[in-house]
Amino acid sequence: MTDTLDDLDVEGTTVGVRVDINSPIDDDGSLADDARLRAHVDTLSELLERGGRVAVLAHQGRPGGDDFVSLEPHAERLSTLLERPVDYVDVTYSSGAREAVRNLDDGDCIVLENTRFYSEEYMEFDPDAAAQTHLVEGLAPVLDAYVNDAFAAAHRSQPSLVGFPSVLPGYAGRVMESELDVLGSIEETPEPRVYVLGGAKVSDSIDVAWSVLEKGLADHVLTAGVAGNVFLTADGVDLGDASTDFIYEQGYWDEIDRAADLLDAYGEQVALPRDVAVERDGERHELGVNALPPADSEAAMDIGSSTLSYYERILEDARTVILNGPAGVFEEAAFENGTRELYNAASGVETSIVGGGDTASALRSLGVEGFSHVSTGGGAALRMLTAEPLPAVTALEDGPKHQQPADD
Ligand SMILES: Nc1ncnc2c1ncn2[C@@H]1O[C@H](COP(=O)(O)OP(=O)(O)OP(=O)(O)O)[C@@H](O)[C@H]1O
Ligand SMILES: O=C(O)[C@H](O)COP(=O)(O)O
Repeated sequence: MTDTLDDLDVEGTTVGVRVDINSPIDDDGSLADDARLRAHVDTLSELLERGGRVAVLAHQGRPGGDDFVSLEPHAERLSTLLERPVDYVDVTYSSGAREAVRNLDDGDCIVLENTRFYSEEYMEFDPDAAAQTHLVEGLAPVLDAYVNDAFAAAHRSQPSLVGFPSVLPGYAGRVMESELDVLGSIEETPEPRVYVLGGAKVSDSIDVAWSVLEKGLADHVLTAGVAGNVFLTADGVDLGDASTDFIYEQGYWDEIDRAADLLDAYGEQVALPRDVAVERDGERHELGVNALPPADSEAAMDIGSSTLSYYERILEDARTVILNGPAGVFEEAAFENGTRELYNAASGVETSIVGGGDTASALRSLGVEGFSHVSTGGGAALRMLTAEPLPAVTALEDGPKHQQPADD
């Protein structure tokens, strides 16, 4: 178990707080959604109210992407959310960054620049090597403690996630604590346990399916979204050119063989869509799998109503449901039905846990509520749902193994 903010004597302490405020960015560079910033308000407010001196560390986007931007808009928004000035510092570990951190008073907060503006932060290291990166050697000398609240990035072993806890006392923030509480005890949730795997990250979904079936964690796996299409193809269903080409284009051709192997091994526990929705004459049109393939241009964009009834029956007997990824192209009104109705059915299950950033935003836009837990994490939640350790959490648990680098 990791230490939490309850174990940290905060007053007068300079704390580096790693958060995950990686957010969608509008064309003009502003934040398109602040949900991930709001998630960290409790941790940051608590540290500031308890007299901490807070330096926020975070990444935004990936090098080369349109959303690979500075954290200035994030600092501005945090200032509004925390109802206090939050200064943005345009460097992360240089002498200027150290100076800004040294100048903090009790209750002050700054946001340091996007950690991924430095190439090391986009590489994976073991904690010992991460402790010797420029970021950690440059910034750790002016910090007294490290708080990791970035659950959504905890599946990465990047320096800001695994390096600091190797040289400083580390603590889980409130978001991290609550995510670990819920997702770290999947084995203890009541059975029957059903996993619903949709969305577009097919290899991840198949990894999860293999893992939870092998470990005996899942009574049933329900497939939907692009993952459902890949499983149908693996089962010998011809989805037509549009869906098949899409699977090719996304590089998921090998996944069809993996899905076929999974069906051979665990076919009775894996449920496949019984019908799909395509666009015909500008409208939603449902086709049973026996009526496939559709016309060449018609792609399977959602699960149909027979699939919904079939999956709802399985969910009626479930006591735990774990969901990741939408059931269809929920962004288009004609294809939101599968996601809305499937998630509505799932929200009535005794324990209902949702992971995935796109999934969380789908639920917000479709107005579906009532889950036991909606995770802030996509990849990190998926990894935890397979009961696999997260490198950033392991680094926190292991504690410091190296001396804190000296201040100059
Ligand atoms: N049948 C389908 N055909 C094409 N795209 C689909 C289909 N079903 C779902 N999608 C797409 O899948 C995308 C979401 O999948 P993704 O796996 O990224 O979700 P997520 O796990 O919740 O997100 P993340 O892991 O990024 O936080 C949506 O943009 C949706 O349009
Ligand atoms: O959005 C996420 O899933 C996290 O912020 C991690 O981002 P990454 O996939 O670019 O490492």
